[in-house]
Formats: sequence, structure tokens, C-alpha cells
Amino acid sequence: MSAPLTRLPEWQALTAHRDALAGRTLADLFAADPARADRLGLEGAGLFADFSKQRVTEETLRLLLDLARARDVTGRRDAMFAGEAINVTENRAVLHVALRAPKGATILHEGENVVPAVHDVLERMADFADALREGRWRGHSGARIRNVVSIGIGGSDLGPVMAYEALRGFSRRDMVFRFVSNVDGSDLAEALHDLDPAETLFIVCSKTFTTLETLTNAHAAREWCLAALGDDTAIARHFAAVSTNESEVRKFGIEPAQMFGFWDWVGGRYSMDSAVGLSTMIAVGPENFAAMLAGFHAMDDHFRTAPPERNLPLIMGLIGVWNSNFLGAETVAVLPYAQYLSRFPAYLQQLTMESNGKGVTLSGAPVDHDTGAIFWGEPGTNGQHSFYQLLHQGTRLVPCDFIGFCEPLSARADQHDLLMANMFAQGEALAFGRSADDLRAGGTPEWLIPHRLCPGNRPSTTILAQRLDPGTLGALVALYEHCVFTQGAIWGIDSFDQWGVELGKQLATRIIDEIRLGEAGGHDPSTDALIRRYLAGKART
Ligand SMILES: O=P(O)(O)OC[C@H]1O[C@H](O)[C@H](O)[C@@H](O)[C@@H]1O
Repeated sequence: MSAPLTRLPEWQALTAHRDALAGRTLADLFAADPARADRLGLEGAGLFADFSKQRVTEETLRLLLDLARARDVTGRRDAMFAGEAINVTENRAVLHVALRAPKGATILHEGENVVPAVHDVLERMADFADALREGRWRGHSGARIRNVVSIGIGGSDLGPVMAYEALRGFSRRDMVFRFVSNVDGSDLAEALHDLDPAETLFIVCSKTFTTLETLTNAHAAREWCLAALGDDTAIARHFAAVSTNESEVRKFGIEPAQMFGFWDWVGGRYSMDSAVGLSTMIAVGPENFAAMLAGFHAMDDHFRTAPPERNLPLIMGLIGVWNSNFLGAETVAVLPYAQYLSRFPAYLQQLTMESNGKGVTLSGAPVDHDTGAIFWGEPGTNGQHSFYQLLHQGTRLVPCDFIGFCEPLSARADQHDLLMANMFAQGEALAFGRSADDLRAGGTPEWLIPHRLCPGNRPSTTILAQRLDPGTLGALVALYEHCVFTQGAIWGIDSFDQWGVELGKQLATRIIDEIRLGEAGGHDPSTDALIRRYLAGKART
């Protein structure tokens, strides 16, 4: 691990290969090898991914796999599964894979099998979820709980909200689920404005139970509840907590019986399958939650055991490295052709960018190459009518991940065909474009041809699965988790810490005090002036 990455012969071989490939477009690659569509498709855990529209050849993949070998990606993977403290800056194991291990499995952390403890919590969650779903768990006044409001932020929000939206079709339609994250009071106000406190349960979700936004919203929710129910004992019936911090949960007034724990070896952005998924389980039921965990586990098994050249997350991660470091792509557009996956790009932003947005290696040396790409996206077909213009004709290279499903979840099967036709069309248009000759033949006047021309040669991966069900969702999330892992291992960075988010939080704490005192000072002139302008504006309200 000591030689800088870009000095490795395997890296240099890729640079030379990239230069040798220069000028060969996707159209050229397909013309030379029409069977590449068959050979560059991989399957794992029920997902199929077509990599043939990526600007790679089999030689590229061979060289990328050489790089993976040189960086010991599979060794690092095995260290993760073995519970080693691979999160070096926090000296922690990274064992989200244990959250979805089947009951009889053994995954050791500091010599102890953690799987039984995982299943104990899952069973407690299932009891609680069933009691709520069946109306046995009642509110303080005896009313049935019909509303579940989850309060959390970051990893304690994005996973639950994404999963709820993704699995809405499997959820209880006679219950309301809302998610509050922003410290902006309007988030909570909008979530509660039409709810009856007597029928509402809050799940306060925070790994640390010290996060400003979550604690602020949780206290406000507590006041809202008490104002209506008028009794401190009501809290016990209307609040549950998900956290690793039992003492802070107690301090808030939630009893351990309503607390669902997890462990410091679960990173916030890797936690939607832990107790953080309590709202998901209440919405879709314990069986569907178990099916989601099985999907995660199937992808874990695939990642752990499939040979490198057939290993879906490994190859997808390596192609991401190729696009970023060798083709110069700065972003990845995630384009699910499924309205239910509307929050999936936002979920992936935390997973990928908080994990791999790092500038130093594990030993603290600055990297000499780019790291994590910027992830963004919107569901198709909506994005087609806004930003796809740039994807087709803009000056930047934006690799795209298309995600689609064979079976519709709505009864409108013909609309599903329209949806999927659009997805396939976009991949085709990006890859092969439209030539001047083609436009000329279609009667486009000469002066308009440059404007209408689509250069093509724009890479994409298409992920296709049978249907968006709990198991597929688990496999899809695990696919990206292990992709992130692969890239972090190549880059030699710590994908499991997030020190970069601390500074802003510390400065905010200081500025809050200044705002409360009504005086700014000691920052840079720009920040001081902005705070003063804010204070002046606030004084006018
Ligand atoms: O779950 P919590 O402890 O409340 O943390 C919520 C979030 O806040 C932090 O700022 C981190 O950047 C995230 O990784 C984390 O998911």
C-alpha cells in the first residue's frame, strides 16, 4: 500500500491502455465485437447489469482486475467480513454485512459472534411492529396508532425514507408514515399539521442521540405531544428510539423497552437494515423486511464468493474508477426508471459521497488522484425533460446508471412499457448518438446539423431486475455499498469515517450563541457581515 497509487505499474498500464484506446468510440467497439453485449453483462443476487455501453474492452477489465489485485481489494473485503477494524481513523470494525446475516451464521467481532444480538433486536422490532400494525400497541388515550413520524437525519433518515418510498406498494395503506429531518421548523410543522397526537408515534432515530437537528425536532415533537396529551407518562406510549446511546435515550425520557439498539460497527450510512429500519418494518411488515435483508445478504454472498471477473459490485466499482480516474468523469448520474425509487439518488449521495469524498490515504498522505465522484440524479422519465440535454450534447462526460424493472408494480402495464422503452432509448442514444449523415438523410438543413447532432460515445450501465420488491431493493443497496467499498480500497482511503462534516457543526454551534446574543464577531469579514445583516433583518421581523 506504500507506493503512491499512480506510480503502480498496474495504474500506468491502465493509463497507457486508455491512450491506446483514444479515438475508439462505443460504436467502434461494438462494430469490432458485436458479442460484447453478451460478454459484458453480469448477474448477481437477482440483478443483471449490462456494462457493454461502458467505454471498456475486455482488456480494460483485465487491467482493472490487475489493479484490484495489486490493491488487495479481495483481501480488504475479507478483512471487512472478518470484523477487522478497517475503519482506521475511528478504530472500528465495519460490519453492516452482519446486519443481514441469517440466524445461524457466525460473524465475529472481537471474538464474539454478533449475529445472535442482531437477531434479538430484529425480533424485538418485529414484536413492536406487529403490535402497532395489529392495533395492539395503543396510544396514551387508548387510541390506535395510525401515524408514524420518524425523526432523524443523514443515515438515520435517508435510508428509512428511501426504503419507505421504494416499498410503498408493500406498505400499510391505512397508516401514515412521515419523515422529518431538517432543523428548519417547517419540516416538523408540515409533517404534523394534520395529525392527531393521540394517534401518533414518533421514532427518534439517531446513532449518537446527540445530533442537533434530531434532538431539536424530537424535543419539539415531545412538546407537541404533551400539549395535547398533557401527561409525561404519555411519552412512553408515543415515543420509541433507535440509537447506540442508551444513556442519552434515557435522558430524553424514552424507556429501554422502547429503545432499539445497534452497534458502533454500523456506520450511519450503512444502517438502513439495522434498527434504523424500524419505520420500514412497521410500514411493510417483518416478513417483507426479512426479504429485504435476504436480498442484501444474497449480494453480500455474491461479493464475497463470486470470482473477480464475474463479481458484479467489484466490476461496477472498477468501471467507476476507470471513468473517474482515466476518462476524467467527475460525476455519476443515477437514473432509476421507477417512481418508487425517487429518493434513491439522494440516498446514494450520502452512501457514496460521505464514504469516498476523501483527500488523504489511510496513512494520512494526500492522494495524487481523484477520489469519489459526485452522485446525483432523478427518476426517469422526468429527468429527460430537464437535464438530459446536457447528457446528450453538453461538453462534460457524465456516466449514467440506468435502473429498471421487467414487471410493473402498478396495474398500468402499458405505461410500464412506455417507461422502459424510454430507458432503453436513452442508453442507446447516449452510446450511439445521431450522425450528420443520418440527419442529412432525414432532411435536416445543413446549418442546423451541428445543433441537432448527438455525438454519442457517452457511457452508461443498465441495471435490470425482475421487479422492485423488498429483496431486490436490498440487493441493489448492497450492490452500491460494495461498489463504494471496492473504490475506497483501490484509492486506499478510509470509506467509513466522515471527519469533514465536523468543522461546519462546530462553527454553527458558535454562531448560534452569537445570534442568540445578537452580536457577531471574530469570523472572517464576509461571515461577520452576513451574520450582522441577518441580525438586522431579524430585528425587523
Ligand atoms: O444518527 P446520528 O448520530 O444522528 O447521525 C446522523 C448523521 O449525522 C452526521 O453528521 C454524519 O455525517 C452522518 O453520517 C450521520 O448519518
